[in-house]
Amino acid sequence: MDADTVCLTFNAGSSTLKIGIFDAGKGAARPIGKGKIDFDDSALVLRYSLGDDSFERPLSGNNGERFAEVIEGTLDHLLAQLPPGSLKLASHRVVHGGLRFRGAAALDAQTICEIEAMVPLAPLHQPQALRVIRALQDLRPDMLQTASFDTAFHATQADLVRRLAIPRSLHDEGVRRYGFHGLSYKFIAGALKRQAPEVAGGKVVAAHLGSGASLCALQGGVSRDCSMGFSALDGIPMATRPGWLDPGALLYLMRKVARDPSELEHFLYHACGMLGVSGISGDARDLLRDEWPEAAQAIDLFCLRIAGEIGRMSVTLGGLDAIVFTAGIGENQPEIRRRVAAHLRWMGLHLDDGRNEAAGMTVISTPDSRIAALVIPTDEEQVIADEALAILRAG
Ligand SMILES: Nc1ncnc2c1ncn2[C@@H]1O[C@H](COP(=O)(O)OP(=O)(O)O)[C@@H](O)[C@H]1O
Ligand SMILES: CC(=O)OP(=O)(O)O
Ligand SMILES: [Mg+2]
Repeated sequence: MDADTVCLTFNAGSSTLKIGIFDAGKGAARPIGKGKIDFDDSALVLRYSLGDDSFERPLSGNNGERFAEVIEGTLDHLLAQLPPGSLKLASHRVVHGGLRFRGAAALDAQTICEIEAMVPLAPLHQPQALRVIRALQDLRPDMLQTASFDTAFHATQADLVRRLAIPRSLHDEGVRRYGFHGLSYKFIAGALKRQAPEVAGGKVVAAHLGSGASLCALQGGVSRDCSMGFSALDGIPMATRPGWLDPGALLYLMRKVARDPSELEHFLYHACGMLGVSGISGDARDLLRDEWPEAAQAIDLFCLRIAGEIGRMSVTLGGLDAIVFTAGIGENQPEIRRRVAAHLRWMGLHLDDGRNEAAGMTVISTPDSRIAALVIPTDEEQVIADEALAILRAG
């Protein structure tokens, strides 16, 4: 490993911390390794690869009050494999940038404070990122840290699309649709330009289907709409989140089910979605394997609602040229792609079954399909590293 400028990226989810290791010396940020800590594991382990080598290192600490120890151990392990003095930059995925951040930002006391103020807008995601930022700040006070925001890519949406039908004063104070998974959609917009230029300039719906899931309407690579609006609970059903709910159902839940707002919050983030509908699992892999009708129904609901959102987004775009599937489910589950596409046959979307089933295909629609369907693996880490490097070099 001969990199003299290394950038680490941190993508803090509710139960995992994904780490990217990039050579940021010359030209574009180049991935040289990646790692992951899974907080659902009974004993914490840092699993990472660097170049051709793979490592598994036990970690002390926990996902609670001893979180700083986890970061300290992680940094110690990584630094042991990197050239001395090469770590120059740590960059973070921060889910909510609110009205304040329309692009990536260097982190200092002021920006961290502003990110902290948005915790109520993304209670599941924002605190995790902040904990990593703070722990690194304590360990490496002089190192540049940057934040890349999920919401920033959606700043191009029209005012009308961003409005909820509530009094204007609330919109003005920030109760509006923001959109999420923007780092993933920024990557997809760039990948489309490289891999499918004939599609990239058109009207495209990208479907980021992971454990959190959303769709984004893109026109010429620019965000025009997103299925997630004010919060990461909105839009389509997810592994454990419901997607849009009738606000009347929320009122009912507040009165009859939850004892207080934090219990309702926990219920909405962790007990709904495909887990809630199936009563079995939130993981689409488990549900596709399972024979219970509840499992099949959860998948059917997921697919129907994805197709419904694609219909809504076609209205925002005034047409539809292509659909892009991405993230864990979108990239790896042909059965889900098949079922979503089946709902859209009437619009002129026809999958090539062979291409859909085969691994590694980009175009999975038939040549005469009016709407093209593509699979493009996303890479949020690359976008975080690229944005961080731009800040470092602007210095
Ligand atoms: N190799 C795979 N094969 C099939 N399904 C997968 C695979 N990897 C991930 N998935 C699906 O993707 C989901 C997680 O997506 P991912 O994008 O990794 O999630 P996260 O939102 O945690 O970043 C899992 O619940 C699983 O259903
Ligand atoms: C915004 C969001 O839902 O993110 P994730 O998919 O990482 O949970
Ligand atoms: Mg994700």
